[in-house]
Amino acid sequence: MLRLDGLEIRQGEFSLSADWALEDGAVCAVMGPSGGGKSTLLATIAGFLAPSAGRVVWDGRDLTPIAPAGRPISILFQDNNLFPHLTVERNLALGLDPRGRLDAARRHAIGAVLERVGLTGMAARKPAALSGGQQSRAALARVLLMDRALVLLDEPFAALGPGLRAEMLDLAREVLAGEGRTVLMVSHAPEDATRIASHIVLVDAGRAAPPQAAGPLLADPPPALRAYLGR
Ligand SMILES: Nc1ncnc2c1ncn2[C@@H]1O[C@H](COP(=O)(O)OP(=O)(O)OP(=O)(O)O)[C@@H](O)[C@H]1O
Repeated sequence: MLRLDGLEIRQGEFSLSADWALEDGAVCAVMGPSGGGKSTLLATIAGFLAPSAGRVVWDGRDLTPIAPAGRPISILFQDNNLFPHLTVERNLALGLDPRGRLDAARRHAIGAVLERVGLTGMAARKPAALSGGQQSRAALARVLLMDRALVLLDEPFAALGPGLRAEMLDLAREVLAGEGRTVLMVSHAPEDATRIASHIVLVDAGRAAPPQAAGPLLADPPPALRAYLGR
């Protein structure tokens, strides 16, 4: 279980607090106005930013002193983070090993996740030879391969058109949450959250509010969320 224990984050004039837990297997949308601190919250959970107070705890273990690579977390950002000069297979191998070494077992594992995301037979291609949607699938395959319990998505599919984005969100939910991973997703598109989220964290006015069940919250949103949803 993810627990943010008295977390306080400062960046210059900006500050954000969070004190809550998120149940395992939740798909939690992080919503709120621009500049509210959604990306800052994810960066702190991931370990790229140190909090000024409090702790990030996973299954009772304090992650706060642990570097990003040592945390049970994988991250998918908008730009996909695929290396253009490497094949899909090599890009995925970097999710398994810092030097991207390949052996028969790794090739097999990579082939299996490529099949799960619908990229069978594309291991030898470089990212430029894939469509935007296929690049997103490859990046998602790497997250799957890393097999970390907590997945942070920061506008992962923002560059895709609405139809493709919806398809990718459904795939992400199926392959990530379907296996009991906990997912936290920042999106600027409320329809993304309404599509896949079980929970919502509202980040506004210096506070990341505790996760609430998405259905009831979206049916009767408080004023800050109502403004964000454009209702
Ligand atoms: N390095 C920094 N130094 C000082 N302030 C910063 C720094 N980085 C971000 N901020 C401020 O922190 C606040 C939160 O930014 P953040 O990017 O987390 O918001 P966000 O909710 O993700 O916004 P958006 O929806 O526009 O992406 C903003 O007011 C921003 O100006």
